[in-house]
Amino acid sequence: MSEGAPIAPAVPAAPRTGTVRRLLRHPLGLASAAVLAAIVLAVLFAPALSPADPGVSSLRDAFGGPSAGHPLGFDSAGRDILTRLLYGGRNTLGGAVIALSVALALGVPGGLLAGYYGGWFDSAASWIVNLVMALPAMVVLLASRAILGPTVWVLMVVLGFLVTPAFFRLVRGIVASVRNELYVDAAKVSGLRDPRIVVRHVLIVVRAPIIIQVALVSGIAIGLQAGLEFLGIGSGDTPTWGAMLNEAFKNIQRAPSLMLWPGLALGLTSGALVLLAAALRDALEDRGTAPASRRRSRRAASATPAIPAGSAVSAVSPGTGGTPQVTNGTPADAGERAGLLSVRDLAVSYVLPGGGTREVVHGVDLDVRAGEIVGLVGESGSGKTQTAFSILGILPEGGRVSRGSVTVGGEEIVGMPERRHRALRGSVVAYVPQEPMSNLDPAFTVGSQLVEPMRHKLRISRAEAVRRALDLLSQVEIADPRRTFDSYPHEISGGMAQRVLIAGAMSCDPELLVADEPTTALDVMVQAEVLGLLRRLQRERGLGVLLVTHNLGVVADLCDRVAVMRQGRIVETGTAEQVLHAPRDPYTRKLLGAVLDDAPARRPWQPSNAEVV
Ligand SMILES: Nc1ncnc2c1ncn2[C@@H]1O[C@H](COP(=O)(O)OP(=O)(O)OP(=O)(O)O)[C@@H](O)[C@H]1O
Repeated sequence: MSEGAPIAPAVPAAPRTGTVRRLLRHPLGLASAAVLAAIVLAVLFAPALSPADPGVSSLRDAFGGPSAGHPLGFDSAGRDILTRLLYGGRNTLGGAVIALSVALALGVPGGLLAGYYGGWFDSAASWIVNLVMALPAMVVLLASRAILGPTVWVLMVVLGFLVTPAFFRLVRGIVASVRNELYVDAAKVSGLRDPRIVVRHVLIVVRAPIIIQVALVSGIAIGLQAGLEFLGIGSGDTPTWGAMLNEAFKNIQRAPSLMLWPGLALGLTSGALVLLAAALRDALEDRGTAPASRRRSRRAASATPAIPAGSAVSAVSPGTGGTPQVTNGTPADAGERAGLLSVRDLAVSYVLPGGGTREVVHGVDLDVRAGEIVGLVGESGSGKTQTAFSILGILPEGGRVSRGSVTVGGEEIVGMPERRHRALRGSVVAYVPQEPMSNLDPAFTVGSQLVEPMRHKLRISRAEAVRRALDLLSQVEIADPRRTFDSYPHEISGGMAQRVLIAGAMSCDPELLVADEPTTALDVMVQAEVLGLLRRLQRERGLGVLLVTHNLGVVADLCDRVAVMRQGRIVETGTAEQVLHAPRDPYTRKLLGAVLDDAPARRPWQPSNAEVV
């Protein structure tokens, strides 16, 4: 990557149900999977498909051309080429499977243990892995052949040892970064045992990269094995594609076409594996939600009854389990949908590890119009972030919009293909996250992290993107834009980092901003400055803002309307003034009651009698 990673919330990419379907919808994925399937089936059914016995040779037929019974002709020893190709494929692919099994069996558990526990095991295992990596593979294989004999299977086991670092390092790196995630800590604190945490929280993160690595390493193993056989290091009597190449090379002057078939088989298999790995990566990263048609039918079955405009009656949203939603005559309540953001009957569900699902957001209705700031408030765990993530299409692994409709700029995004949704993010809807520092990549300067998405999204030159980035930095009231542009994230303060993220969010002129607790990580003074900045930008640009917060002071200060969430449901919506001054729902009243502003101040500390000397 020549530029920094784009400023965007880190979203884990991981496998989801439907990966195979997505893979097969990918043209490269379908083509490579079809080629590999054809090759595997052909070599598996070699005895049925082969016109001759692999060991039979007839010197009379040496270098014989294709004929009806022998479509690929004969090699220098008068053996049928198609037969040797099919049986050779068995041995070549079988060898790769052996090497891969050894590498997976050693590399994955080793990487998991080293990454998760660290300590002496990590040091020792990493040392051994580094040693293995430093060994020249060909020399080791030659030495192994001399010591262990020429059997190709044994050499494949040795090859498995040699490619183990590919899996060990991959898994160890990912697990080491996941081990410090808050949810792993939470699982530990909740008393889960390590094996359960590893299986439930850690393995899930590494399985996608492992699948991709398997495809890549298979290609490498096949190539190395063919190289050995080509050099005549394998067991000469066993037909393999490498051995066929070796034999063809010896006769290249007389029959150059002999190189064609094993070369083609090797090229096709290795190419298909590499393309399959690329398609797998795309399929696993494609985080599209369930098809719209399915959701539409569910939605139709549970259509929200419209609530008359201006009414302040209680309505029961479908799927809410009967919790009344107190409304104060706002568009969302009236059933008419806002043009910028409109959420109807949104439900978010997570797949449980043991099967089944858990719904965490139940039938949320929400609207944000252009130029309006809507606060989404509620206690921790009430579903604010899940609602925001659904709008952005970045629900974490296992989560999906299980019901409802979300329109952004009039476009339905539920069920929208990920590619299309990605195009909306940044240019129509932008996101300001809670943790400014952890959303900036420490390896790149602020400037490069601002420039990259603009060049990509707006298709402008680097010079133009730099000019816009500097302009944006001054718009977010950074005193010395050039210096900040050239700084690395660790060189700027948290408040500046949040301004940079706001600049990043503004960079492609979005219409809607989703800000998830944008000031929580900042100190009080900086909070006020950042809120003032958001207000100014919103006014100047006519932005619609969905502000996720649990701070009612921020709501009072900034928001036009408020939606109060509790346990995955909106319990009250209305103008900020109505909700804050005349709350109708008991939960909103409780929430307001919990604000300490009106509580009597604690009396000054007095020494107790015992302490008075
Ligand atoms: N990855 C996940 N898997 C399963 N459940 C989840 C996941 N993430 C969140 N939840 C559940 O969804 C519910 C809503 O969480 P959400 O993060 O939206 O709350 P929140 O209102 O934003 O809270 P906070 O203010 O603390 O961020 C919670 O009960 C939480 O346990």
